[in-house]
Amino acid sequence: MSFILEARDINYSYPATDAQALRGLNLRIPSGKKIALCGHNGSGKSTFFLHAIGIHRPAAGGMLWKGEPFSYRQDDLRTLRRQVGLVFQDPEQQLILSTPYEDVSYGLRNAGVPESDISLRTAHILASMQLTSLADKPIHHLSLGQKKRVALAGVLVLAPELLLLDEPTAYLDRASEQQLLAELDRIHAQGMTVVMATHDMNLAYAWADWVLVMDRGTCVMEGTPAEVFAQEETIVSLGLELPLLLDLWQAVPERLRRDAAPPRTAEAFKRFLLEQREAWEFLNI
Ligand SMILES: Nc1ncnc2c1ncn2[C@@H]1O[C@H](COP(=O)(O)OP(=O)(O)OP(=O)(O)O)[C@@H](O)[C@H]1O
Repeated sequence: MSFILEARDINYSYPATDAQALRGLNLRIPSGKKIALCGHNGSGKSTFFLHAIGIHRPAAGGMLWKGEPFSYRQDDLRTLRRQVGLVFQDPEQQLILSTPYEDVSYGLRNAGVPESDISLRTAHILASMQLTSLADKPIHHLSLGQKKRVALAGVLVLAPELLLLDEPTAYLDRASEQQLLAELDRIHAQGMTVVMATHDMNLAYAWADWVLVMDRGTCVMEGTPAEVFAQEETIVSLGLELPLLLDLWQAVPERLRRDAAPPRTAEAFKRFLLEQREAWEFLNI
């Protein structure tokens, strides 16, 4: 497995407080995967993201991009921020111009893209995010879900190799969440590594193919969703919940589960139950 980004032994405290936000953080982002970064409130996920784009600089330890230590020179940071895109949890922190079209094209202009390409690339990304009809609306008239899509479009238009999303599904309704996940799958299929910080263990279990868990400024678990969520006691002791599907799966008698892999989606679970009519009886449905 190769790693696109790594944090090695990082310590970091915010200037305003004495408390350490990151303490000896070792965290590796495997290339080409869909990664869920889990951890309770205050475990350091956003602080790690801010290190990943060089906004925060570690007090000790170092960040590596494809095995090379970060350089914090202005032009190297500009290059890094074209390769690593961060979508903030709150779109208000990200959107600075007054319409989606202006905001998305601003990033391209800033990155020195020729003016002739800007309108084409902006129109293309707005269309792929289903934002064309909103392109010239005032941003402050958009819903939160729409603003989140504009913020994502503004990052995607720069075609980063690594996409970091801080709680992208928070406050989205089910349809908007599904639309976002479909978009992320499409982007991932084109070769982008995608990391999503989330509190939603059901989503982490169903969506990710790699899971990282942070606790009090360190990374305490890494592995496939099956490996990580099999450690039920540790998950619960870290203040996280077991994915509902796994919880239900464990309620199915052992003799019915036999060697079957735990289902990742409700559909897969339903299929399994239909194949095992006895289980329906057990669940008394
Ligand atoms: N701007 C800041 N100033 C001072 N302390 C901060 C600041 N931002 C975060 N912290 C502290 O750093 C620690 C890590 O916070 P961080 O936001 O990185 O956690 P998180 O895992 O992203 O949390 P959440 O799930 O709530 O978004 C917390 O103790 C938090 O109080």
